[in-house]
Amino acid sequence: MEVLSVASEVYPLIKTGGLADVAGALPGALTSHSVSMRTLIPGYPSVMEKLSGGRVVKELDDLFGVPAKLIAARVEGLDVIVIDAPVLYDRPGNPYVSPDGWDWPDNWKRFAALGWVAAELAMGLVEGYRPQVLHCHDWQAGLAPAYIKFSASPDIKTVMTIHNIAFKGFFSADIFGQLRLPPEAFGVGGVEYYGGVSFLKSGMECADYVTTVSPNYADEIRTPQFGMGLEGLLNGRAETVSGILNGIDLTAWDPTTDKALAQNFSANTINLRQANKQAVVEKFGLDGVDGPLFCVVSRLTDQKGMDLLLQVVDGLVDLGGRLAVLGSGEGYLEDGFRHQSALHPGKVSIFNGYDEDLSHLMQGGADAIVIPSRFEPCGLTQLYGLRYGCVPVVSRIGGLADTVIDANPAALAAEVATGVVFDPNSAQALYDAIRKTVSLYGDSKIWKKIQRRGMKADVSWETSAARYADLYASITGLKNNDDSDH
Ligand SMILES: Nc1ncnc2c1ncn2[C@@H]1O[C@H](COP(=O)(O)OP(=O)(O)O[C@H]2O[C@H](CO)[C@@H](O)[C@H](O)[C@H]2O)[C@@H](O)[C@H]1O
Repeated sequence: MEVLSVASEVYPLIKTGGLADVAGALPGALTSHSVSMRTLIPGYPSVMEKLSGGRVVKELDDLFGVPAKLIAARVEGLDVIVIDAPVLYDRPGNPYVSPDGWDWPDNWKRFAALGWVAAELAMGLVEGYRPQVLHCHDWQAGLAPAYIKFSASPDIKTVMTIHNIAFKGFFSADIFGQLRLPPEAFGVGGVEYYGGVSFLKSGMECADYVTTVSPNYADEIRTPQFGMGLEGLLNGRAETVSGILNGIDLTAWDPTTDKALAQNFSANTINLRQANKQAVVEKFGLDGVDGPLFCVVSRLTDQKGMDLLLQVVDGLVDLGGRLAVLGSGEGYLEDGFRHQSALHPGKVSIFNGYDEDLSHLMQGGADAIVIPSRFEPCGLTQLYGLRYGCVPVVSRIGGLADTVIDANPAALAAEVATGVVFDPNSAQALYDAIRKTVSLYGDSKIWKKIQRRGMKADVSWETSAARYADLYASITGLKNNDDSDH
């Protein structure tokens, strides 16, 4: 089975968040299920830099008005097709915003081009290459299923995966005329959404199958609270919507070999983590290594509940905890953590930015990772936390609820607890969860058991890759030649 994955980021070529981790890990996880996956990705500067030895498989004179080359390459273990269109993608900043933080005004065109190339590839743009499934991720790839549906080859199968329903890729209706879609595509069965164009809605409407990244979130987004205006669409096609839980790349995230750690360790040598804790404490300018060290590795946004955490920082410090924050995002939250850090020198510290290696060190050294998200399609940092013995403290929503088992008396007695799970999603409940974590940490025997159990939890792609392979097989009617057990 040949699948073309379409994503705006893929680790390790370009990453701003969890989408990149998933798009980067899935192809490798699928190989043992007889699925060969290539990834179509825009040629941002960081992608072009890493590309070497690629082969131009197509030249386009007019990709939404600009010249482009499609380059096929094997890079960092991934088979990619890169859209080398400098006018669209050779820009500073991250894939979506300029260095001063504003969305690029032609984002609609940059990602319409991504979807259009994906659809054309599926329809035979490059001789000898004919994927059976287009697997589209998030709004940036959301037009591809519409290009297929309104084409001469509507039978090509498409899957749309929602990593974040809040980002709809919404643009004014004015752009429709330039999308290269027939007039009938501007309607309920196409790209139209509240009078404008939504790339995400387009994908969710036009794809043969819609997935999201955890079973619980798949249920939640059918309700008005989490569906954010798309619950009606999802309920209308409930038979073809499901949640497939994310896994993590066990090679990139392996505490026994991770080069970003000051000291490697395993579930059997958990005491060695202390050297990493020391390294985190030093990096963040915090006091000593006694007492629980909480960390945050996150976009600093409302979604992630960072405003709730700001409300309980005083309490966390009073309980004897310290807090190291790695992240960037909304200005008022960055300022808020800077302010807390000034109020609590040696106890609270923020590294405002993005640092992949530091994120690994924090997971390997902090005692607990706090994730008080308001909604969380899956969440990866709690999975990294589990694998690295950094106990997750999470709100009971989305994929967080699917992956962390609360250390309540019954779960502790049954020896299944892997973290602390709280609800409702309020500052008070978060404070109570932090207090509970501090108390659990105080009993080193119980704490180590929780850590060890987390480190042994199955956070691999194995089960979920099999589910994606089965999904591709069922929508195409092609047999999945997979002889593994699932
Ligand atoms: N400042 C920083 N420095 C270094 N690394 C940083 C960082 N800030 C974040 N990261 C890293 O970025 C990733 C974020 O993962 P999340 O699961 O939180 O995804 P995100 O919300 O971006 O994406 C969406 O997609 C993913 C994938 O499906 C879903 O899990 C999630 O729920 C959904 O919101 C992790 O690898 C984390 O370590």
